[in-house]
Amino acid sequence: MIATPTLPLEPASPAYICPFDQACSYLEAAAKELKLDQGVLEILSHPRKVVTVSIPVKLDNGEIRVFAGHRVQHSDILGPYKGGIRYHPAVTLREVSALAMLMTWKCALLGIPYGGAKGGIAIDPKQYSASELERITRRYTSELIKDIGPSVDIPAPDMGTSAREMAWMMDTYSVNVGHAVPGVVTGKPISVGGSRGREMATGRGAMIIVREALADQGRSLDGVRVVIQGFGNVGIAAAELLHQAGSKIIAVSTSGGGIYSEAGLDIPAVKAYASRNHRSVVGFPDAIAINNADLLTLPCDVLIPAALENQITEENVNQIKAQIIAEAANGPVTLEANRALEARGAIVLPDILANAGGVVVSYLEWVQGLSYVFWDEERVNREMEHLMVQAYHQVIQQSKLRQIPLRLAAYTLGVGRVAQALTDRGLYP
Ligand SMILES: NC(=O)C1=CN([C@@H]2O[C@H](COP(=O)(O)OP(=O)(O)OC[C@H]3O[C@@H](n4cnc5c(N)ncnc54)[C@H](OP(=O)(O)O)[C@@H]3O)[C@@H](O)[C@H]2O)C=CC1
Ligand SMILES: O=C(O)CCC(=O)C(=O)O
Repeated sequence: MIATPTLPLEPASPAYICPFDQACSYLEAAAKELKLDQGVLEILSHPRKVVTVSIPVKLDNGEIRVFAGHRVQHSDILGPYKGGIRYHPAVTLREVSALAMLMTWKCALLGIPYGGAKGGIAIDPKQYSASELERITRRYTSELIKDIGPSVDIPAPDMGTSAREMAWMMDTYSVNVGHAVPGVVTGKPISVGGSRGREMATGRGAMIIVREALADQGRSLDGVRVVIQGFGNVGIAAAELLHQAGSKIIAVSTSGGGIYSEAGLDIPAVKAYASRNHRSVVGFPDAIAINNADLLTLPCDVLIPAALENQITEENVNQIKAQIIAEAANGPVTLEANRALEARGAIVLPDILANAGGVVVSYLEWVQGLSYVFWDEERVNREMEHLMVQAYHQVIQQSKLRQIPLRLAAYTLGVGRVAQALTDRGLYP
């Protein structure tokens, strides 16, 4: 057993499924499988640095409001800390700490030279104007100025943020240090050194992993019935690419509810509708309204949760009918639900593999920026696909070799590489 990490975690009710506890359980299982030294496990279970800042902001109406912002740097053993920034009302230090740890294993699994980090602000971005969000983002960046940098810690978009926030972060950092530093963030607009293909990258990566899993069953994307929870950056890209590949997307959702069509949704039309409708799919014509709980249990071949953690739990796992669950979101399946799905032979494509396309193209963006040479989208997609397919096959091979499920296989690869590097570097003094 690992000692409880010394984090200043918020109190939580007993019913709360703590993402950090879940992440530590997966780490522990991988450490057991790898017969890792207890001291190495202790080091890996503690984030290296935890920063919490107050973000005071004057709103457009003159009122002052103070938000809590976090950045958790889990590990820099393989390279600079890397991971997204989330703006969501449910952001907590527990959540950010879990997501930071996942980033460490994800980067190691994909073979990219980064450690893991995550940041977040507890805020509902839909409630604030663009200028308020800009002030919040700039203040958050200023508070973190000593903790981030192109060879230290490189933020990127996550839920509730996009290229726009990355441009504000890049500008604030650059003004503070006195010269332009595009490499301080990835997922930037192309105009300031962003990479072609980054916006679609996470959804594209998920599509690639689903395609490979189907190919292993002698099937293709053409004609498979897919349900996607979450229709934001990741969900839209996955839906568009799967739709183009001939899959039938029978249901998608946003936070207010979902839409369902047995004949398959016209995804370009749904995307156009959502962009006119405050990003919500609710009310889309030519489809049946469905709530988010029922959407998850629809009969389908592939279920892609692309929103929040803890969506498939002990409560609903027995109603899940999909045989393939691709975790485009981070942590959408709880530990207990994962166990139940694996026990009945469902294929759970774990988050640290299925949603790694985003950080892979972030890495390609960083490499392009450092070398001052920018690639066309075809090259970016090709390089990303190579790393994704390679990681998929490594996970399958590890699973067969050790006779373990895919998630544990992915974890043993990611954790094992970090543990090896830690040992080779010499344990932290
Ligand atoms: N962006 C990236 O590159 C990466 C993202 N991820 C993960 O993918 C997931 C989604 O991120 P991203 O697409 O960027 O986020 P976005 O903010 O772009 O989109 C999130 C989507 O999820 C919906 N949503 C929120 N809450 C719920 C809910 N309770 N039920 C159903 N839908 C809901 C939102 O609806 P609404 O607009 O109505 O709130 C929105 O459609 C997250 O887990 C993130 O960590 C992983 C790797 C990289
Ligand atoms: O692109 C990145 O650096 C990080 C993406 C991210 O936050 C994630 O993979 O969860």
